[in-house]
Formats: sequence, structure tokens, C-alpha cells
Amino acid sequence: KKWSVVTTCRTTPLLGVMHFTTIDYVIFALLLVASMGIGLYYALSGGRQRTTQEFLLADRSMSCLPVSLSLIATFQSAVAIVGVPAEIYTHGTQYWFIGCAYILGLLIPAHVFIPVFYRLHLTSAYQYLELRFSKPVRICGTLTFIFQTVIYMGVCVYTPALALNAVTGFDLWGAVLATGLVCTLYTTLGGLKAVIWTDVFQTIVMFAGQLAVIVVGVQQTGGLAEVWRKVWEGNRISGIDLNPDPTERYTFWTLGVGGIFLMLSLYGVNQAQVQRYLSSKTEREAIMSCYMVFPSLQVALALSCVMGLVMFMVLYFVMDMLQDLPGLSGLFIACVFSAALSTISSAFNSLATVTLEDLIKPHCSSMTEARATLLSKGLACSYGLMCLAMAYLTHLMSDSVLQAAFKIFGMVGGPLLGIFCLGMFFPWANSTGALAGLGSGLVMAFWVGIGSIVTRTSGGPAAVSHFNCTAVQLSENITTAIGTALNSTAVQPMGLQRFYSLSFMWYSALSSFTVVITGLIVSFLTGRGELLIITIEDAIRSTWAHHTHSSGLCSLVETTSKSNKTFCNKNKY
Ligand SMILES: CC(C)(CO)[C@@H](O)C(=O)NCCC(=O)O
Ligand code: NA
Repeated sequence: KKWSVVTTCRTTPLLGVMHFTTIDYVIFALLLVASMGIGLYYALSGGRQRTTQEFLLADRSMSCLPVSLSLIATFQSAVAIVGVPAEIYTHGTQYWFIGCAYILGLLIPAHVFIPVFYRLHLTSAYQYLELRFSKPVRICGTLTFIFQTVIYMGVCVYTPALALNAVTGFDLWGAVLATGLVCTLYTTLGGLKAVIWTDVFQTIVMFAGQLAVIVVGVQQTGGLAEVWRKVWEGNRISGIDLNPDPTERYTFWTLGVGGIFLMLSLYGVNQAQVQRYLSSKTEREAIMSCYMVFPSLQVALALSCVMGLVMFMVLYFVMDMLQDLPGLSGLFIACVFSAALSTISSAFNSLATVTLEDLIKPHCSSMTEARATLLSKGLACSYGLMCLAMAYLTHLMSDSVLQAAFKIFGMVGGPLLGIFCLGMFFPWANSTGALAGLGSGLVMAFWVGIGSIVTRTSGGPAAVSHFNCTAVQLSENITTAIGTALNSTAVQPMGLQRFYSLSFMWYSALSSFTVVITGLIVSFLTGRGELLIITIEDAIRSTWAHHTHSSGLCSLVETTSKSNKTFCNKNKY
């Protein structure tokens, strides 16, 4: 049986074409009900979410297994679940080499970023930026993160609903509202504990859904040997491509080296992940959880890649080919929505954390714990509702803007990585350098990111018509998110065009290097600031000096932040 491209346009869903039985709806509903149940459980058990420590940091009591599964869930969005198989199907298995980047992409967070963040006993990663540089650097970092995450969550909740709508005719806004509201509720009620444990549950649903579809897919294709024969004959298996050209979509270098920086921006310094490390009961558990991400992420990658080898367009395959097996399409839809829920729940909680810790608390030092907790719940709920508004905004935007929105997530991560690296690895960098670095890194990221979208959209009608169609559009989104999209133009790009066609896998590396280099140059020009704190050695040394646990560390942060202020006042250069 041959599968042809189904070009479902965004405005005309294939109503009623696919069968979605009662069992499928029940499975989808069960996902929402179970997630809700976990939220309620953590609202009513333990400390009943009455402190910010519990609501934002799960009482710093988590062990490595749930944390590791939650770490994976956060950055496996529905776009990845549907997009990676489509990517593998159309371009072969080259993308699989991103698995190589997981090694350093997880070892460096485990042994460089986690020790610093954990030993400083932070709540928000951006507190580090104030301790190391100054308050303005912290605020700029926080605002950049909020901007990045708010845009990302809109796309994350809208895209799977759009896909479900196109394939089954399931009501688009019904799906957006159901997922958005349920997620807002359990995040607001159950805090980070609920977010982490729903992530665990949703990761299992994600793996189960993918595995079930693969097993049935392999069976229907005629067994493993048959799949392998087709894959081999179809030339789907890619060898290592060592082409050094940075505009080449996927090569070993773009994936294996560029991918490390992408991984670092996600697993090293992103607040959502840092918060999970900080919620671990010991530093060892935090490091262990990072190690445990490695095999699980390889499994997730392998599932997505094998799925791409077994089928054409994941959603169509599931809905069409597997309709004789009631419940399977429901399980797969649950898998896609698990990916979405686990990503946006992390977004709500981390946004509430940084807004409270970095933007509100510094101005209300007298706030009681009860008020702060109430406020953080209000913030989590508000960000949840804002996610719905963002989904609507995403809906209104043209497809190229939608594509840009997803790209922004990757573009902004690099400069944030850069500013943390500048602080940790370059003791002589000062606050002015950090601000200039962050600014130039963002400009660089947006220049190449927006440049690539603009030149491609105006590049030819073929590319534009692609984005008008849901099925392809969905894979296009991830395509552009994880690699430079269709470089279909036969002519070799020249000059700026060539710069714009830089592979997306290099964005994080390019913009983080821009931050570090600009930061160093400006630091030298504006006078070498005395090192305030905190290099890794400083952090480690100061922890050893404070053998007593949290109380000692808390006072360490307080004194360093005081001496920081004194330093700034004394040195108004
Ligand atoms: C984290 C990786 C690189 C792991 O392969 C990938 O899942 C990814 O690019 N995630 C971010 C994009 C997203 O899935 O929303
Ligand atoms: Na997810």
C-alpha cells in the first residue's frame, strides 16, 4: 500500500474522514482526568502547597527517577513527537546523530552547571546573574526567558490541537481549551510536585503510545525483516556526513557539535530544567537524574526515528492504518497531548517562579510566606490563561510567523546560555560586558533567524504553499525548528543569503559565542571589574566552608548578595 501526501489545508479539516471511536475519546479523557487527579493529590497531601518551597521547588525533596523523566518530558513537545518521524521519513536517518550530542550535552550540565546552581541554593537560575554580575543583568535574563517561554507555550498547545483537528475533525478550540485549562488547574493546585509527577505519567504514556504504534506498524508492514528491507532499498539509512559546510542541514558537525550547544541551552541553563535540579534532595540526586536522562532520551530519540522509518506521516498513519484496532489512535493522540501537557506545565511553573523570585520579591522584601505562596499560585494560573491567549494569537498569525514563533524558542536559548558561560568561565567579565553581550547575542540570533525565514518565504512559491497545509506544516515546523528548512533552491546562496541559510543546529552555538566574545571585549574596554563571585571553584569552596546544610548556604547567598551591593556602591565607575 502506498501512502500519498495528504494536503489538508488549514481551513478545511478532513471532517469525519478518520475514525475516532468512543474508546479513543475515553483514552484521551483518561489522560486529562489522571493528570488532574495527580494535581489534586499533591494539593491535598504533603504540606498542601502552603509554602513557596513546596509549590515552586517540591520541598527540595525529589529523587532522581521522577526528576529525570520530568527533564525529558519538558523539552519533548508535541511538535517533536510528530515532527521528528516526519523528518526521518523525508530526509533519512541523519537526524539520529543528534544522539551523539547528548553525551557532552548532559555531562557538562551534570558537572558544571548543576554544582554551581545547586550549591548556591538558588530558586531561580537568574539569581546567579545578580550574584555574579548585577541586578540589571538578572532582570534582562529573566525578561528574555519570559519572552522565550510565553511564545513557546502558545505554539506547544496550539500545534497538536491543530493536528488533531485536521486529522479527526476534533474541535480545535475544544482541544486547546481542554488541555490548557486542565494543565492550568493541576499546575496551580499541585505545584512543582504535580508538574513533575504528571510529567512522569505523561512520559510513560508518550513512550507507550509510540511503542504501540511502532509494534502495530511493523506487524502491518509484514514484520521487522520487511521493514528493514524497505528501509534499506529506499536508501533511508544515512551514514555519517562529515561535510564541514555549516549551511548543510544535518551533518555530523551540525548535529554532534551544534547540537551540544542546543542541549546545553535546554538542559544546562533553562529555568525549567534548573528548577528540577534544584528540587532534588541532594546534589548527587540532581547529577544522577541528569545521567539518567541519557538513556531515556536515547530511547525517546530511537522511538521517534524508528517511527519515521516505519511510516510516512505519523498522524495519518495512526488514524488511517490502525483504525481497525480501537483505542490505538486514542493512545497515540494521548501520547501527542502528553508531550504538549508536560511542556506547558513546566512553562507555567517556571514562569511563576522567575516572576516571583526575580521581578516581584526584590521589591517586596517584607512579603509573608503565605502571601508569596498565594501570589505564586496566582501567577501560575495567570500564565496558564495567558497560554490560551497565546494559542489564539498563534492561530491568528500567518504560517511564517507561526514558524518564527517556534524558531524564537531556539534563537533565544543561545544568548541565555552565553551569559551563564560568560559568568562561570570568565572571571574578568563585568556587568557592562554581560549586558552588551546579551544584547548582541540576541541581535545576532534574531538577525540570522528572521533573515532565514524572510529570505525563504520570499524565495519561491513552493516553500510558501508548503506552509499552507496542516499536515506538511506540522512537520515543517519541526523541520525548521531542528534544521534549516528545505534548501530547495538549486543556486548556491551568496553573501548574507549564505549567512541566513546557516543550519538551525548552529544557532545556539553562534549566539552564545557572540555573547561571550562581545562580553569579553566590552569588559576589557570598560575596565576590568573585580571578581565578585562566582566561579565554579568559588561556589565549591564556599560550600565546603559551610558544612552545615541549607541554613549555612542561605546565609552565604545573603552575604554574597550584600557584599555585591556594597561593592557596587563603592565602585560607581
Ligand atoms: C531536546 C532535543 C534536542 C532532544 O532530541 C529535542 O527534543 C528538541 O529539540 N526539543 C525542543 C523542541 C521541542 O520539542 O519543542
Ligand atoms: Na513535553
